[in-house]
Amino acid sequence: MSSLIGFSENTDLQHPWEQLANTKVLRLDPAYPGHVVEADLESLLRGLSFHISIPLLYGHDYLDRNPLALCDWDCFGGQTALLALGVPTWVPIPSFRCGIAARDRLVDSISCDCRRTKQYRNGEAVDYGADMTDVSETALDRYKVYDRHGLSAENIGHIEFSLLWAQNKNTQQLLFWYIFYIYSVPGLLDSLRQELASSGVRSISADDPPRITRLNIGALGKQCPLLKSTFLESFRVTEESIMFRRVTERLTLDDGKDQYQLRPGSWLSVSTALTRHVSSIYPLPLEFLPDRFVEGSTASYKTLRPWGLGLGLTMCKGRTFAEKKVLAVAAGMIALWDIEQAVGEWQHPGFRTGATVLDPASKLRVRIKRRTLD
Ligand code: HEM
Repeated sequence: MSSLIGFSENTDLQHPWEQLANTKVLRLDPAYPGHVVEADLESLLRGLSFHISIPLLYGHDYLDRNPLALCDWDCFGGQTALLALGVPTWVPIPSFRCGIAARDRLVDSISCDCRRTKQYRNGEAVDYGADMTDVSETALDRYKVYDRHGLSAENIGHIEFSLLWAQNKNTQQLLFWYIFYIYSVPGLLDSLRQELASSGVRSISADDPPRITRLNIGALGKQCPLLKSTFLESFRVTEESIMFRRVTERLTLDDGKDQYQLRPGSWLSVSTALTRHVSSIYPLPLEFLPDRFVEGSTASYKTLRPWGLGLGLTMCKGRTFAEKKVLAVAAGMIALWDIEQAVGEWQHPGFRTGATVLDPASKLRVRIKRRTLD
C-alpha cells in the first residue's frame, strides 16, 4: 500500500496501475508544493486490485511475461453485456471483435502459464526457464484436479479465465465504490481512522514514508464494525445482480394472487437488487448510511438477505475472500493516503450497468497524497 503511488513524472517508470489511471504528478504546480498526483480513481484501484490478486494466484511470472494482460482485461470487460445478451462472437462490431480477441489472448496466456506450472510441478525443464516457484497452493491444487480429469491446456485456459473473471470483476468495482464512499461521506474517514487506530488490528512504522508493518486481516471485519458496515452499505447501494436458473422440472409459482406454470427448459432470472430499495427492509433506502449494519460491537449482514452474492448451491464461492481483500486494501489506504476530488467538492460519478456491482458512469479524477502522521 505504501507504494501505491511512485510519484514519477516519467510514465515509463510508473506502476502499471498508475499508467492505467493517467496519473500526473502535480508537485511542480505552485499550488501543490507537496507530493501530489492526480489520477482516475476507478482505473487506479482496478489496476491495483488486478496486480494484487493475479501474482498471489499465479506467481509473479504471469504478469511479467504478459504486461498487457490488464489492457486485454479492460478491452474484454467492455463487451460482456453483448455476450450476456447472446450476441454471436462473429458479429462484425469492431469493439466487440477487439474484446473477443483480447479474451482469446488472455485464455492463451493462461493456458501457457498452466503448462509451465505443470512442467515445474513435474520437475521438468520449464519453458523459457520461467521462475514458477511462487505459484500459489490454490493454483497447484486446481491444476491437479484438471490433470485428474485429463483436461487439455486450452480447456484449462477457459476455465481459469472464467474463475479469474468471477474473482476480479466485482471485487474491483466494489473496492472503488467502497473507497469513494469512505473518502466522500463527510466525517466517515476520520471515524474509520479512529476505529482502526483503537482496534489494534494494524501497526504503522515511523519510517518516511510510513509503511504498514502488521495487519490482522481476519480481525478487520470482527473488530472494526464501522469499517465492515460501510463495506456492506457500499455493496447494498451498488449491487444489481441478476441470477439465472434453468427450470429442470415442472414448477408452479404462486404470488398469492396468480399462479404461474413454468415448463422444464424455461429460464428464470432473479434480481436480488429489487429488495435494496425497500424501505421496510432498509429504512431511508436511498441514503448512504455507513453505520446501517452496526449492531452493538459488530456489523453483520444478517438483515441483508437475499443479496448480490447469490442464492442456494451456486452462491458465490469467493465471498469471504472478496470481503477480506476489499477491507484489507481499504484499511491500508485509509492509514496511508489522503484523497480528494480533483476539482471542487466530491461528486457522485453516477451508475452504469456493469456486472453484479454497478460501474461508475463517468471518470472520477482525484488528488492523492501521503497522509501526514503526527
Ligand atoms: C464483491 C465481489 C463479488 C461479488 C459481488 C460476487 C458475486 C457473485 C454472484 C452474484 C454469483 C452468482 C451466484 C448465483 O448464481 O447464485 C457468484 C458466483 C461465483 N463467484 Fe463471486 N462474487 C464476488 C467475488 C468473488 C471472488 C473474489 C471469487 C473467487 C475468489 C468469486 C468466485 C465465484 C465463483 C467460483 C462463482 C460460481 C459459483 C457456482 O456456480 O457454484 N467471486 N459471485
